Amino acid sequence: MTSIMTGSAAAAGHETPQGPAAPPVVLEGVAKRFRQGDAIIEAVRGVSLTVEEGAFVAVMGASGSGKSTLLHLAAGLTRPDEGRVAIEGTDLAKLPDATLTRFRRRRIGLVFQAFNLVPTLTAEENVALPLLTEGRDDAIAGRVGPLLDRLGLAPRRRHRPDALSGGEQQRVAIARALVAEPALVLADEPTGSLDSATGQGICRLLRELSEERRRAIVVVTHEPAVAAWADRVVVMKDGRILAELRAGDDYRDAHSLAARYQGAVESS
Ligand SMILES: Nc1ncnc2c1ncn2[C@@H]1O[C@H](COP(=O)(O)OP(=O)(O)OP(=O)(O)O)[C@@H](O)[C@H]1O
Repeated sequence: MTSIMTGSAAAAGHETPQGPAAPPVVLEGVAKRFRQGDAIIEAVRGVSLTVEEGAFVAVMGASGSGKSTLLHLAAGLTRPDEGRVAIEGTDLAKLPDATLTRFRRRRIGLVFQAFNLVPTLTAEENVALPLLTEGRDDAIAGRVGPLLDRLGLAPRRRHRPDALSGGEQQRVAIARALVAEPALVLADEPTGSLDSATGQGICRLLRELSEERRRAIVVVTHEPAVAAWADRVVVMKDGRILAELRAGDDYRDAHSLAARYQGAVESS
């Protein structure tokens, strides 16, 4: 866990030939409402959040506080009623639906609690799928094998999901999320279906990937033991950001994070 204390949240100063790179995701005053019968639910209310390259951010909060909705807004799976979502400087509102879908496939990797692998395909076929969908067959040989190696899945590459453990299935899902080399990986309760030791292995892997590959990673979780791997923890309540906690200053491990999180929620 030492890397949490030393890990830098923001990769400031990354330059492209055009100048400083825009952050992987910027949310500005984003709001989302849902109708439930006669009631209007304000799931997310005026949230602003920037996640820099290489940052590992966790989103915590009680059930119904708006965490998944926030993640879906960042992924462009849901369009906001107010505010702006920009991925690497591209305003998602300016993209028509079909363009947004293609953009998402290229720039955003998604990981879910339920893995969502295709049951009839092998591990390597599942990982190759985003490249096939994009007509990037040329990239499959160079990317899928090395990624499976890196994630410790090489011996399992020809197995279908039902022959893999939960942790292996989630590693396949993470490989699939990374294969297009996205700017941003969004994970909704990625350890929710796993035992705690396997879940910690997945967290360690996400942490390493954020450091090695400079991906921005946002993880929604209920578990302090998962969030403690992050550089920053965003605490949500009733659709708003209640507090932001920083590794090293506000917490050093799952226990101190849980105490700080509880304190933030109780004092609100
Ligand atoms: N598609 C939808 N239609 C109607 N209401 C919705 C929809 N999606 C979310 N909501 C409502 O918006 C609020 C926020 O939901 P959201 O799923 O974002 O919360 P959450 O913090 O992720 O909860 P959990 O931890 O239980 O997954 C809840 O009141 C939920 O019932």
